[in-house]
Order: sequence, then structure tokens, then C-alpha cells
Amino acid sequence: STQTASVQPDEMIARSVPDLQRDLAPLRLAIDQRLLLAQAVARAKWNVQAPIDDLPREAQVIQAAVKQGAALGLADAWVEAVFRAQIEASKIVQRELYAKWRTQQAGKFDDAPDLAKTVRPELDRITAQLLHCMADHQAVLQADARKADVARALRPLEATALSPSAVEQALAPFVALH
Ligand SMILES: C=C(O[C@@H]1C=C(C(=O)O)C=C[C@H]1O)C(=O)O
Repeated sequence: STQTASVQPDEMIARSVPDLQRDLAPLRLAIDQRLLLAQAVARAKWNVQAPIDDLPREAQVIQAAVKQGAALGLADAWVEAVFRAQIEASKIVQRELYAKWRTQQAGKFDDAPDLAKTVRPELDRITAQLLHCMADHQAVLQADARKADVARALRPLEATALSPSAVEQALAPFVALH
């Protein structure tokens, strides 16, 4: 799709910090939920000793997000950067859990959900939510002058208790200057 440049209404960019906090809460929750779901992904894989990385699935996630994002007027490159970061963040959580479980010589989990039937459809729902949040608040999310406020509005995440480095990875595309 084409880059939607700075045709953004000033009043949206000029949002007060409390308004921004409220506006971006759904985005914060979507990012958080996606990261928290990485625990379920890791448990499902651990039970069958599957590798964490699934590159064909990643390509599918990105392709679907770019397509849905384009329909909402979002630039391909922005969508791709955001979802690459979410995927990397998810894999950080998964790798950290795998490392811990190896050390503990953990056995199979009784409560692992089905990756294909349960967890990935949930991830796909979060993808749609994330894209709608990005579209709803595109102006402020892309305003370099609001980066610090956006960064604050996207914290704290529950997933910080799980992995601070995964959280930093997930937020990076929203915090970095354009
Ligand atoms: C979350 C998963 O693990 C990894 C991360 C992915 C993602 O964040 O969408 C996709 C594929 C895997 O490389 C998964 O396998 O579904």
C-alpha cells in the first residue's frame, strides 16, 4: 500500500497525556496479551519438543497483517516492522521459558493448549485488534514529537514480569523515531 504521510489532524496529534493513555490502552492490552500468550505457545511446543521458530507461520502472520493493514490504510513497512517486533518478542519469551524448563528438566504440561486449534486463532484475533488500534491512532503513533508520551502510554505491561527484554522488543517500533 502507499505511505499515508502527514495528512493527520492536529487535534489527534495534540491529544493530552491522559487522553493518550486512554486512547492507547487497547493497543497496550493487545501487545501485552500477545506476549502473555507466548507462554501457552511455549507449553504447547514443549510438550512435543517442537522448535520455537516456525518461519512459514511467521511469513503467514506478516502477510496477513500487511494485507489487513493495507485495507485499513496502514503502510506495509510500518505493519511489517510492528509484527516482526511482536514475533521476535514472542520468541524471546518462549526461549527464556525453554531455557528455564531445560534447567528444571521439566516434564510435559497437563494444561498445554492446542497450538493450531486454540492459540494461533487467538493470536490472529489479537493481530486484527492491534491493526485496528494502529489505524485508529495512526496520527499520534507516527508523530515523532509524541514518541515519549506514546512510550509512557504503552506501559506498564503485565508481560514485564515475564520478560523485560521481550517487552522492550515489542514496544521498540512504537518508540523509535521515524
Ligand atoms: C508464536 C509462535 O512462535 C513463533 C512466533 C510467531 C508469532 O509470534 O506469530 C510465529 C511463529 C513462531 O516462529 C507460533 O509458533 O505460533
